[in-house]
Amino acid sequence: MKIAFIGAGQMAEAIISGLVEKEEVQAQAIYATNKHDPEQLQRLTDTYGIKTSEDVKEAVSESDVVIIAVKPKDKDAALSEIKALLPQSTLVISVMAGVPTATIEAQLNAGVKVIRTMPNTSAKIGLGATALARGRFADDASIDTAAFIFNAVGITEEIAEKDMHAITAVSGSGPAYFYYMVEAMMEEAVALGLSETVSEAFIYQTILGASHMLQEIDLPPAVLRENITSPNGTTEAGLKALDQLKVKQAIRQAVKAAHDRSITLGKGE
Ligand SMILES: NC(=O)C1=CN([C@@H]2O[C@H](COP(=O)(O)OP(=O)(O)OC[C@H]3O[C@@H](n4cnc5c(N)ncnc54)[C@H](O)[C@@H]3O)[C@@H](O)[C@H]2O)C=CC1
Ligand SMILES: O=C(O)[C@@H]1CCC=N1
Repeated sequence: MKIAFIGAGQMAEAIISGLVEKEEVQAQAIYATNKHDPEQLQRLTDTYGIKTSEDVKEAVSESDVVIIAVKPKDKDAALSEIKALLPQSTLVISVMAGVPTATIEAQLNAGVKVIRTMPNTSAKIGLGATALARGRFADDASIDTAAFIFNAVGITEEIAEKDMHAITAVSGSGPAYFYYMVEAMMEEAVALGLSETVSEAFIYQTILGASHMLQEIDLPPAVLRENITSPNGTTEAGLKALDQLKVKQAIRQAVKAAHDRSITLGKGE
Protein backbone atom coordinates (compact mmCIF):
# COMPACT_ATOMS: atom_id res chain seq x y z
CA MET A 1 0.00 0.00 0.00
CA LYS A 2 1.34 3.44 -0.95
CA ILE A 3 0.43 6.33 1.35
CA ALA A 4 0.87 10.06 0.69
CA PHE A 5 0.69 12.62 3.49
CA ILE A 6 -0.45 16.13 2.52
CA GLY A 7 1.00 18.10 5.42
CA ALA A 8 4.05 16.79 7.22
CA GLY A 9 3.80 18.32 10.70
CA GLN A 10 3.38 16.94 14.22
CA MET A 11 0.47 14.57 13.55
CA ALA A 12 1.78 13.26 10.23
CA GLU A 13 5.17 12.56 11.81
CA ALA A 14 3.58 10.73 14.76
CA ILE A 15 1.73 8.40 12.33
CA ILE A 16 4.77 7.98 10.05
CA SER A 17 7.02 7.19 13.00
CA GLY A 18 4.60 4.57 14.33
CA LEU A 19 4.06 3.00 10.89
CA VAL A 20 7.76 2.75 10.07
CA GLU A 21 8.59 1.40 13.54
CA LYS A 22 5.93 -1.34 13.23
CA GLU A 23 7.08 -2.14 9.67
CA GLU A 24 3.43 -2.52 8.56
CA VAL A 25 4.12 -0.25 5.60
CA GLN A 26 7.48 0.01 3.86
CA ALA A 27 9.20 3.35 4.47
CA GLN A 28 9.70 3.80 0.73
CA ALA A 29 5.93 3.42 0.19
CA ILE A 30 5.29 6.52 2.31
CA TYR A 31 5.43 9.92 0.65
CA ALA A 32 5.16 13.15 2.65
CA THR A 33 4.61 16.65 1.31
CA ASN A 34 4.24 20.03 2.96
CA LYS A 35 4.43 23.74 2.29
CA HIS A 36 7.32 26.12 2.98
CA ASP A 37 9.33 23.72 5.17
CA PRO A 38 11.91 21.76 3.14
CA GLU A 39 14.06 21.24 6.27
CA GLN A 40 11.23 19.27 7.93
CA LEU A 41 10.90 17.12 4.78
CA GLN A 42 14.64 16.43 4.73
CA ARG A 43 14.52 15.54 8.45
CA LEU A 44 11.67 13.07 7.82
CA THR A 45 13.64 11.42 5.02
CA ASP A 46 16.77 11.22 7.17
CA THR A 47 14.93 9.91 10.22
CA TYR A 48 12.42 7.47 8.74
CA GLY A 49 13.72 6.72 5.24
CA ILE A 50 10.47 7.88 3.62
CA LYS A 51 10.11 9.78 0.33
CA THR A 52 9.38 13.50 0.58
CA SER A 53 8.74 16.32 -1.84
CA GLU A 54 7.25 19.80 -1.96
CA ASP A 55 5.60 18.76 -5.23
CA VAL A 56 2.37 16.89 -4.47
CA LYS A 57 1.90 15.61 -8.03
CA GLU A 58 4.01 12.46 -7.84
CA ALA A 59 2.97 11.70 -4.27
CA VAL A 60 -0.76 11.86 -4.93
CA SER A 61 -0.95 10.26 -8.37
CA GLU A 62 1.03 7.21 -7.25
CA SER A 63 -0.70 6.56 -3.91
CA ASP A 64 -3.52 4.25 -2.86
CA VAL A 65 -4.25 6.37 0.19
CA VAL A 66 -3.88 10.12 0.67
CA ILE A 67 -3.87 11.38 4.26
CA ILE A 68 -4.82 15.04 4.68
CA ALA A 69 -2.80 16.27 7.66
CA VAL A 70 -2.86 20.05 7.24
CA LYS A 71 -4.47 22.45 9.72
CA PRO A 72 -8.20 22.96 9.09
CA LYS A 73 -7.51 26.56 7.93
CA ASP A 74 -5.27 25.19 5.12
CA LYS A 75 -7.75 22.59 3.88
CA ASP A 76 -9.14 24.61 0.94
CA ALA A 77 -5.67 25.18 -0.54
CA ALA A 78 -4.58 21.58 0.07
CA LEU A 79 -7.76 20.00 -1.33
CA SER A 80 -7.91 22.20 -4.41
CA GLU A 81 -4.28 21.36 -5.13
CA ILE A 82 -4.88 17.59 -5.10
CA LYS A 83 -8.35 17.50 -6.69
CA ALA A 84 -7.26 17.11 -10.31
CA LEU A 85 -4.42 14.73 -9.41
CA LEU A 86 -6.45 12.25 -7.39
CA PRO A 87 -7.28 8.93 -9.10
CA GLN A 88 -10.91 7.89 -8.50
CA SER A 89 -9.87 4.75 -6.62
CA THR A 90 -7.73 6.63 -4.08
CA LEU A 91 -8.96 6.61 -0.50
CA VAL A 92 -8.80 10.01 1.19
CA ILE A 93 -8.25 9.96 4.95
CA SER A 94 -8.51 13.18 6.93
CA VAL A 95 -7.03 13.74 10.37
CA MET A 96 -8.28 17.34 10.50
CA ALA A 97 -10.13 18.30 13.65
CA GLY A 98 -13.72 19.34 13.17
CA VAL A 99 -13.89 19.14 9.38
CA PRO A 100 -16.91 17.09 8.20
CA THR A 101 -16.54 14.44 5.50
CA ALA A 102 -19.22 16.31 3.49
CA THR A 103 -16.98 19.41 3.35
CA ILE A 104 -14.08 17.33 2.02
CA GLU A 105 -16.29 15.48 -0.47
CA ALA A 106 -17.66 18.77 -1.80
CA GLN A 107 -14.12 20.00 -2.54
CA LEU A 108 -12.97 16.84 -4.37
CA ASN A 109 -14.25 14.83 -7.33
CA ALA A 110 -17.77 13.39 -7.12
CA GLY A 111 -17.96 9.98 -5.44
CA VAL A 112 -14.60 10.21 -3.65
CA LYS A 113 -14.20 7.81 -0.73
CA VAL A 114 -13.43 9.75 2.46
CA ILE A 115 -12.69 8.51 5.97
CA ARG A 116 -12.48 11.11 8.73
CA THR A 117 -10.26 10.17 11.65
CA MET A 118 -9.22 11.60 14.98
CA PRO A 119 -5.87 10.17 16.05
CA ASN A 120 -3.55 11.50 18.75
CA THR A 121 0.19 12.06 18.95
CA SER A 122 0.77 8.91 21.03
CA ALA A 123 0.61 7.14 17.65
CA LYS A 124 4.32 8.01 17.56
CA ILE A 125 5.04 5.20 20.03
CA GLY A 126 2.28 2.83 18.88
CA LEU A 127 -0.10 3.85 21.71
CA GLY A 128 -2.45 6.09 19.75
CA ALA A 129 -6.23 6.02 19.90
CA THR A 130 -7.92 6.74 16.58
CA ALA A 131 -11.63 7.14 15.93
CA LEU A 132 -12.81 6.50 12.36
CA ALA A 133 -15.96 7.77 10.64
CA ARG A 134 -16.99 7.02 7.09
CA GLY A 135 -18.06 9.57 4.51
CA ARG A 136 -20.95 9.17 2.08
CA PHE A 137 -19.10 7.06 -0.49
CA ALA A 138 -16.74 5.14 1.81
CA ASP A 139 -17.45 1.42 2.16
CA ASP A 140 -16.36 -1.40 4.49
CA ALA A 141 -13.12 -1.79 2.52
CA SER A 142 -12.36 1.90 3.08
CA ILE A 143 -12.82 1.50 6.83
CA ASP A 144 -10.68 -1.67 6.77
CA THR A 145 -7.86 0.21 5.03
CA ALA A 146 -8.00 3.09 7.52
CA ALA A 147 -8.17 0.64 10.42
CA PHE A 148 -5.13 -1.23 9.04
CA ILE A 149 -3.09 1.98 8.99
CA PHE A 150 -4.14 3.26 12.40
CA ASN A 151 -4.13 -0.16 14.12
CA ALA A 152 -0.41 -0.17 13.38
CA VAL A 153 -0.08 2.85 15.67
CA GLY A 154 -2.60 2.07 18.41
CA ILE A 155 -6.26 1.22 18.88
CA THR A 156 -9.07 2.15 16.48
CA GLU A 157 -12.83 2.22 16.55
CA GLU A 158 -15.43 3.25 14.01
CA ILE A 159 -17.85 5.79 15.45
CA ALA A 160 -20.76 7.86 14.15
CA GLU A 161 -19.48 11.06 12.57
CA LYS A 162 -21.62 13.18 14.92
CA ASP A 163 -19.51 11.90 17.83
CA MET A 164 -16.22 13.09 16.31
CA HIS A 165 -16.28 16.44 18.17
CA ALA A 166 -16.59 14.66 21.52
CA ILE A 167 -13.85 12.14 20.75
CA THR A 168 -11.59 14.99 19.58
CA ALA A 169 -12.09 16.69 22.95
CA VAL A 170 -11.37 13.48 24.87
CA SER A 171 -8.58 11.65 23.04
CA GLY A 172 -7.35 14.04 20.32
CA SER A 173 -6.65 16.88 22.73
CA GLY A 174 -6.60 14.61 25.79
CA PRO A 175 -2.84 13.94 26.00
CA ALA A 176 -2.29 17.70 26.44
CA TYR A 177 -4.42 17.73 29.60
CA PHE A 178 -2.35 14.96 31.16
CA TYR A 179 0.88 16.77 30.18
CA TYR A 180 -0.54 19.93 31.80
CA MET A 181 -1.15 18.01 35.05
CA VAL A 182 2.37 16.57 34.92
CA GLU A 183 3.82 20.06 34.36
CA ALA A 184 1.97 21.33 37.45
CA MET A 185 3.07 18.36 39.59
CA MET A 186 6.67 18.81 38.43
CA GLU A 187 6.62 22.51 39.34
CA GLU A 188 5.40 21.82 42.87
CA ALA A 189 7.70 18.82 43.38
CA VAL A 190 10.69 21.02 42.58
CA ALA A 191 9.29 23.84 44.75
CA LEU A 192 9.13 21.33 47.62
CA GLY A 193 12.81 20.58 47.17
CA LEU A 194 12.98 17.48 44.95
CA SER A 195 15.46 17.48 42.10
CA GLU A 196 14.08 17.63 38.55
CA THR A 197 15.51 14.18 37.88
CA VAL A 198 13.80 12.55 40.84
CA SER A 199 10.53 14.46 40.23
CA GLU A 200 10.48 13.38 36.60
CA ALA A 201 11.24 9.72 37.34
CA PHE A 202 8.58 9.45 40.05
CA ILE A 203 5.85 11.45 38.32
CA TYR A 204 6.28 9.65 34.98
CA GLN A 205 6.20 6.26 36.71
CA THR A 206 3.14 7.33 38.71
CA ILE A 207 1.15 8.29 35.60
CA LEU A 208 2.28 5.09 33.84
CA GLY A 209 1.26 2.97 36.83
CA ALA A 210 -2.10 4.73 37.20
CA SER A 211 -2.78 4.20 33.48
CA HIS A 212 -1.97 0.48 33.73
CA MET A 213 -4.15 0.15 36.85
CA LEU A 214 -7.08 1.61 34.89
CA GLN A 215 -6.46 -0.81 32.02
CA GLU A 216 -5.65 -3.97 33.98
CA ILE A 217 -7.61 -3.84 37.26
CA ASP A 218 -11.32 -4.27 36.80
CA LEU A 219 -12.37 -1.39 39.04
CA PRO A 220 -13.80 2.03 38.17
CA PRO A 221 -11.51 5.07 38.60
CA ALA A 222 -13.54 6.30 41.59
CA VAL A 223 -12.82 3.04 43.48
CA LEU A 224 -9.12 3.13 42.56
CA ARG A 225 -9.06 6.70 43.90
CA GLU A 226 -10.86 5.72 47.12
CA ASN A 227 -8.36 2.89 47.66
CA ILE A 228 -5.60 5.50 47.95
CA THR A 229 -7.57 7.88 50.17
CA SER A 230 -7.13 7.09 53.87
CA PRO A 231 -9.54 8.94 56.20
CA ASN A 232 -7.86 12.17 57.25
CA GLY A 233 -4.77 11.19 55.30
CA THR A 234 -2.57 12.91 52.75
CA THR A 235 -4.60 12.03 49.64
CA GLU A 236 -7.79 13.34 51.26
CA ALA A 237 -6.01 16.62 51.94
CA GLY A 238 -4.87 16.81 48.31
CA LEU A 239 -8.28 15.95 46.89
CA LYS A 240 -9.96 18.53 49.16
CA ALA A 241 -7.70 21.21 47.66
CA LEU A 242 -8.71 20.06 44.17
CA ASP A 243 -12.41 20.21 45.12
CA GLN A 244 -12.08 23.63 46.72
CA LEU A 245 -10.55 24.94 43.50
CA LYS A 246 -13.30 23.21 41.46
CA VAL A 247 -10.74 21.32 39.39
CA LYS A 248 -13.27 18.65 38.35
CA GLN A 249 -15.56 21.31 36.90
CA ALA A 250 -12.55 22.95 35.24
CA ILE A 251 -11.56 19.68 33.56
CA ARG A 252 -15.14 19.11 32.38
CA GLN A 253 -15.19 22.67 31.05
CA ALA A 254 -11.91 22.08 29.23
CA VAL A 255 -13.34 19.01 27.47
CA LYS A 256 -16.52 20.91 26.59
CA ALA A 257 -14.51 23.89 25.28
CA ALA A 258 -12.44 21.57 23.05
CA HIS A 259 -15.66 19.92 21.81
CA ASP A 260 -17.21 23.29 21.00
CA ARG A 261 -14.04 24.50 19.27
CA SER A 262 -14.05 21.37 17.09
CA ILE A 263 -17.51 22.39 15.85
CA THR A 264 -16.46 25.95 14.99
CA LEU A 265 -13.17 24.75 13.42
CA GLY A 266 -15.22 22.54 11.12
CA LYS A 267 -17.22 25.59 10.01
CA GLY A 268 -13.98 27.32 9.03
CA GLU A 269 -14.07 29.82 11.93
N1 LIG B 1 -1.23 17.67 16.78
C1 LIG B 1 -2.16 16.85 17.28
O1 LIG B 1 -2.09 16.40 18.45
C2 LIG B 1 -3.32 16.44 16.44
C3 LIG B 1 -3.59 17.07 15.24
N2 LIG B 1 -4.69 16.67 14.49
C4 LIG B 1 -4.95 17.34 13.23
O2 LIG B 1 -3.84 17.15 12.39
C5 LIG B 1 -3.73 18.25 11.48
C6 LIG B 1 -2.29 18.74 11.47
O3 LIG B 1 -1.95 19.18 12.77
P1 LIG B 1 -0.43 19.30 13.20
O4 LIG B 1 0.33 18.17 12.61
O5 LIG B 1 -0.44 19.50 14.65
O6 LIG B 1 -0.03 20.68 12.45
P2 LIG B 1 1.40 21.14 11.92
O7 LIG B 1 1.32 22.63 11.78
O8 LIG B 1 2.47 20.55 12.75
O9 LIG B 1 1.49 20.51 10.45
C7 LIG B 1 0.75 20.98 9.37
C8 LIG B 1 1.56 20.76 8.09
O10 LIG B 1 0.77 21.10 6.96
C9 LIG B 1 1.63 21.70 5.97
N3 LIG B 1 0.79 22.43 5.01
C10 LIG B 1 0.10 23.59 5.18
N4 LIG B 1 -0.56 23.90 4.05
C11 LIG B 1 -0.31 22.91 3.15
C12 LIG B 1 -0.71 22.65 1.81
N5 LIG B 1 -1.54 23.47 1.16
N6 LIG B 1 -0.24 21.52 1.21
C13 LIG B 1 0.60 20.69 1.84
N7 LIG B 1 1.01 20.88 3.11
C14 LIG B 1 0.56 21.97 3.74
C15 LIG B 1 2.58 22.52 6.79
O11 LIG B 1 3.74 22.84 6.05
C16 LIG B 1 2.84 21.57 7.96
O12 LIG B 1 3.88 20.66 7.63
C17 LIG B 1 -4.71 19.32 11.95
O13 LIG B 1 -5.80 19.36 11.06
C18 LIG B 1 -5.14 18.85 13.32
O14 LIG B 1 -6.48 19.17 13.59
C19 LIG B 1 -5.47 15.62 14.85
C20 LIG B 1 -5.24 14.96 16.02
C21 LIG B 1 -4.18 15.33 16.93
O1 LIG C 1 -5.59 21.30 18.88
C1 LIG C 1 -6.02 20.84 17.82
O2 LIG C 1 -6.79 21.50 17.11
C2 LIG C 1 -5.60 19.46 17.39
C3 LIG C 1 -6.79 18.54 17.23
C4 LIG C 1 -6.69 17.55 18.35
C5 LIG C 1 -5.40 17.82 18.94
N1 LIG C 1 -4.81 18.83 18.39
